[in-house]
Amino acid sequence: MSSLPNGTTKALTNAVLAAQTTNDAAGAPVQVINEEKKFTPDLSGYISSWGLAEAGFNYDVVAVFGSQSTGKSTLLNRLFGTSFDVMDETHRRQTTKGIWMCRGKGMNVMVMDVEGTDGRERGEDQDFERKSALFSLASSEVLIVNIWEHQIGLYQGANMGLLKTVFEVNLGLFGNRGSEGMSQRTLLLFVIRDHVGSTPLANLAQTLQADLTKIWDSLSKPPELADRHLTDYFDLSFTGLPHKVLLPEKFEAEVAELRKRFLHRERDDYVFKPAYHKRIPADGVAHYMEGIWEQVQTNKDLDLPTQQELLAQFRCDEIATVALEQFTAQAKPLRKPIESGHVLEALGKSMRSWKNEALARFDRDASRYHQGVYHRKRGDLVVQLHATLGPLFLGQLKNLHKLALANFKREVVEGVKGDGYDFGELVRKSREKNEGEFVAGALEGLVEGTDWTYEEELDLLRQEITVIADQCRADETKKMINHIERTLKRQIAEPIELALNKAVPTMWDSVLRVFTDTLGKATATYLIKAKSFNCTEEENTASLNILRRRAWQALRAKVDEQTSDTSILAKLRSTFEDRFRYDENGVPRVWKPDDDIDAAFRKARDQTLELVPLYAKIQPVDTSLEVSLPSDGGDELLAGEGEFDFAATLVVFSESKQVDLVAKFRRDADAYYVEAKRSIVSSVSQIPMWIYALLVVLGWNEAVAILFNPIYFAVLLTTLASAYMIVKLHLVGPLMNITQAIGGEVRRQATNRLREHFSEPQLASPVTVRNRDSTRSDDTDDEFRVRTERNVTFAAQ
Ligand SMILES: Nc1nc2c(ncn2[C@@H]2O[C@H](COP(=O)(O)OP(=O)(O)OP(=O)(O)O)[C@@H](O)[C@H]2O)c(=O)[nH]1
Repeated sequence: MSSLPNGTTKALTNAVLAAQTTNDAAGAPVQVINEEKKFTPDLSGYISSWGLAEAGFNYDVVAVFGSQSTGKSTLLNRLFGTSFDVMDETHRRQTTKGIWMCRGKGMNVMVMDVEGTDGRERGEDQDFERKSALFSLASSEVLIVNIWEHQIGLYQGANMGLLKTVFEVNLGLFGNRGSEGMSQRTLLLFVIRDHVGSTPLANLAQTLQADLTKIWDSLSKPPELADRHLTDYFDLSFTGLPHKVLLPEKFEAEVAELRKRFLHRERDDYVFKPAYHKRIPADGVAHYMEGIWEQVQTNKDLDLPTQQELLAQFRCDEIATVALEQFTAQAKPLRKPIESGHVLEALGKSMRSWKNEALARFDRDASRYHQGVYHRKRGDLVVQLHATLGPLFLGQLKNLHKLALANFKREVVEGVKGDGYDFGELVRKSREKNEGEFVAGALEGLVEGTDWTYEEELDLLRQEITVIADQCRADETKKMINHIERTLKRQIAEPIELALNKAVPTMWDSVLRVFTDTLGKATATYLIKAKSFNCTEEENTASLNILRRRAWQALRAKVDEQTSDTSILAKLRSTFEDRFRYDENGVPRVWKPDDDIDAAFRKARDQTLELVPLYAKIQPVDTSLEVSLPSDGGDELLAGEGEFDFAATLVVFSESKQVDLVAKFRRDADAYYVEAKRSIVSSVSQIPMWIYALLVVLGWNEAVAILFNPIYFAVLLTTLASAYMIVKLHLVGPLMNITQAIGGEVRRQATNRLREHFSEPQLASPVTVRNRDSTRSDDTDDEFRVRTERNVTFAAQ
């Protein structure tokens, strides 16, 4: 048997790992401790390759002790199916160096072949005997002591030295651990080789036992352990094997029988009793043994509980790391979608399942170790798991918050698009739904055992929803006010127009009555709708003030429209006309020369001018109809509605505007006056009846001449016939038009010629009179009339 060169250990390990041993195969042996007393770094890999890493406590460790070349390796190979090197018969020299280990074939057993230290080379390295005994006792359940039959009874023999070492070491390891130490028993299985049979096994066992007691008693024990017996720590068992060379078949049969004691749990003499187990989980064996050897090597006191605790810490950390790695790999893919704002379905379920999986993995492997360490490390792992999951939960909360807020906003905005919605109800329902969804999502994301809460985020969400709801409500209120305002404008337009067209002293009363009634209805409409908005008193007051102001402004706009220069002048003209051109019965007047046009004109004009001050200010006769609104500065809530001075809005025309209107109207009235005068002149210029009589007298001769002259008479008849035809064919109208057009043109041409010839002044039309009068504002009415009369007379001539 040879040790592995250092450089090749890794390569070998890999090769061995690659060729994973099946459960039934023995696997390759490994030199755990080499000649240089170095512990192999590959043991863990070998244990894995033997398929024992996952065995937990379901494995056993057995070591063999004995003199060199006493057939230990041979025995182990037979018993466990291992492949330890066996000495070549022809050389007879030591083959096993250090400590080797191999897995038993078809059994979860780690078999240790320990270098024999007695005999020729015992003096060379007595130190190793003690160390290997310590190492084997700390890790094995069963020590097979291989002994030749002929050596029994030889108290001074090499075996006895070895056994003394074993007892001393055991006392050091377990002696001072009280009942716990005694419960940690080890089986010493003495295999008596080349048992001839002449001395019965029982006698041999008795002799051996006596020797062992003698050795035990000879140990220098601390006073507190003085009364301890060998059997307090060891179980002893004895078996004999026939000579391998002389009785090979019997030897093989006995070995096979002995093998059964290692295999069959149900047997009473089953070797691996639970009490012997060192309770080191299989996956920690390599590390544990390494720690033990390190302590042994450095000659430090080997404190097994500390070693087990250290092992537990190391392994629990390793197991936690593996569990955490797998857990992190599961959680990692979700980090990105959460960071990019997605709400993940069933995140809590996934997180809980990853956590449980990780803890289950940890528990499965780590719970076999020192319980105190295991629980502490489990706590640490849970903290780490929660720390990894925490950001996911917080991210999910944030995303749920964002989603709820966006949904709320969308639902409210869409809800108010339709008709017949109840804003308050809409907000309440949407708030309830989205807050509910947030809470459900948050609850789903909670992981047991954490101190995570979602209340803070929920409070924040509630606040933000309230802000949005307030904003929407403000928008809706504005919309509603605008709608009410439009309706109000429509409703007041016609009645106000009618009232303003009826220029009576109570005109403003009618206007303001309409206004007040309509505003009253609008206010009532607002208040009904505002109820569902959950508006505060303050908001309602502000909105109503806005509504009143807007209504007033609408009224004022209508008044302005109806009192624009054109409209007001039209109204004045129409009033004047009614009074001047129509009599009391509403019949148009035909002025006669005897009529007192001047007086009628003055009366109508003055009455009309009285309307200007009436229109100039919004002032009802009935003071109870007066409206009063706060001006700017009176109400802070109306800020942003533009400048407003209520008193100023009552004034329709300023003083100067009134003067201007009066002047304009006077000019129009003057034109009517001129027109009236002219109508008298035209009636005066009619031809008197006596002229017609004179014409008959003077034209009698010509008439007789025509009647009695056949040619003239024929012409007359033709003319009459033509006239008859024209009448019959309805051509009078068209003929008249043509004649008038020709006549008009001839007259125009003639007039122009005459004007040119005489350079006579032209008759002023009412329009030109008006234009010229615009430069004569300070002329008195009488002067103007005298001049106008002169013009009219001239025109008549
Ligand atoms: N007489 C006798 N010889 C045996 C028996 N078993 C094995 N041998 C022989 O003893 C020699 C030593 O065998 P090993 O199995 O190598 O002995 P070992 O104790 O492992 O030797 P080291 O590892 O060098 O200490 C071999 O030549 C075997 O053939 C036995 O039961 N009786």
